Amino acid sequence: MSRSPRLLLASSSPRRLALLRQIHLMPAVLPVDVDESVLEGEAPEAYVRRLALAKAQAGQTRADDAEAWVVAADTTVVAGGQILGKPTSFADAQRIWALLPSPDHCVYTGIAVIHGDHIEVEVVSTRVEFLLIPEADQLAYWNSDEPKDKAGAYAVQGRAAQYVKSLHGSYTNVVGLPLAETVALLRRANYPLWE
Ligand SMILES: Cc1cn([C@H]2C[C@H](O)[C@@H](COP(=O)(O)OP(=O)(O)OP(=O)(O)O)O2)c(=O)[nH]c1=O
Repeated sequence: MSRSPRLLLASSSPRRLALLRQIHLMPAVLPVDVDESVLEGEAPEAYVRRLALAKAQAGQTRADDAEAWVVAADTTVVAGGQILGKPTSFADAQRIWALLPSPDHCVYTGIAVIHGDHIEVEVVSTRVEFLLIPEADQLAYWNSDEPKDKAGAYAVQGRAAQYVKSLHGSYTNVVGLPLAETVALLRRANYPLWE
């Protein structure tokens, strides 16, 4: 299938690319690197919005095509009042897993679409009821590598599906790119979706 016209995904996440490909959008991919530190007192919505925009802007700056539609996103997990990023070690993952079923947590994704000076940004949240990962499973799950590069130290699309009791909202949001909202932003930015 040929590449979608002038669509650029500013991300190194294979999940985001796979989600766009699922709906037959075939972006060029440009990994970007932005500082993901949380600002003092920053709310989760503000945090993912800021990072999604920063990633899209970094993508636009580095793009060969100044007329490209640039898509970027940032996903974070919030539990027990804390913004939980990616785990830095097994012990850190265990700390995060203990917070996930309290009795639920929220996954937030900021999405940004930029085309020229047209900017669209939105935040989507999904509530997830998550079980305590049995202690006997924890090391094996860590060693599967699935939790290591994921916000909240789990991937709903992989082995962790067995710990997800219910999910309220967008499933693709939890995986890293809420598709209905992303397409809505592309539409608002006049992206030629069916070309
Ligand atoms: C909660 C959860 C997160 N994730 C992933 C989505 C994101 O890729 C990652 C959160 O990290 P992000 O910083 O949002 O994204 P990234 O570093 O993977 O990629 P980039 O910044 O280059 O776009 O966690 C899952 O794949 N499944 C899940 O169930």
